[in-house]
Amino acid sequence: MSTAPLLEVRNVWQRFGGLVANSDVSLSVVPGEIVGLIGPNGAGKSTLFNVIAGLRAPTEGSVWFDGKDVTKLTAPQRCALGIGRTFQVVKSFESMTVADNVIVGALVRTSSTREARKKAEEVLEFAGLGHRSDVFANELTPPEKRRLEVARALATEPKLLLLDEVMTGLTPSEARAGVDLVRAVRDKGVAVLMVEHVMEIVMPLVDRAVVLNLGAVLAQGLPKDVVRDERVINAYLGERHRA
Ligand SMILES: Nc1ncnc2c1ncn2[C@@H]1O[C@H](COP(=O)(O)OP(=O)(O)OP(=O)(O)O)[C@@H](O)[C@H]1O
Repeated sequence: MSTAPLLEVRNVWQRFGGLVANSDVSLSVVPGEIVGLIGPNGAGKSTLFNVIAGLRAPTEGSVWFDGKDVTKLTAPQRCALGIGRTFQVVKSFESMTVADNVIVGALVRTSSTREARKKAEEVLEFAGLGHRSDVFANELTPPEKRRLEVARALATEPKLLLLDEVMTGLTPSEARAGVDLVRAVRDKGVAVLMVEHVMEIVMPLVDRAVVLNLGAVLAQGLPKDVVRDERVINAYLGERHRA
């Protein structure tokens, strides 16, 4: 497996007036890797995700994907190159069937509705929603909706999947099923960058963790090292994790 980075965030700054949401952030993801982006509320995780996905241009710095500078590309252009991301299932999609939601994603790769439908069936099966294809998205349970978000992103055939708090609000057993799905995604050869708050879920799952605090990278490395880092304990994890 190649170790050349798939994604490289280079010295990204994002300022909103006087507020610095991302401060000289650099990180990378190599093919096949699961990387966790963690940190306290307001640390700048969502802002960085938006910069990576192309929803917001950084004030300074660059984003490289698959060896190309994609900083000036739009979100759809980045999606076409292979950056997939989850979105909440928004109202207009709720009145569509589960299959049609995923077909929207698949149409990024093909103009044939028949092919898009076939792809959607395959991805829904993979995501454990094959039996729910024909129901309306608003009839899904909250964990099923999360799976639908993942399925729609996978239908775009990403090389890198950005997961934004897909485990939040799940019961422990639902979260365990979510973890299995993320591992299965990686086993298909898709790299994953995930924002997640629940340390018990994220740390056993990821290969590396990057900790943001006050907009800057506070620490990054193997989960076992990150959880022992005094700065990470003080800024984010708290005393409960010291043991
Ligand atoms: N569009 C915006 N305009 C002004 N300030 C913003 C904007 N978006 C984010 N911010 C600010 O930037 C900082 C970082 O926010 P961000 O949402 O990226 O943090 P986060 O780590 O994702 O937090 P959370 O875990 O609560 O989602 C916060 O202080 C936030 O208020």
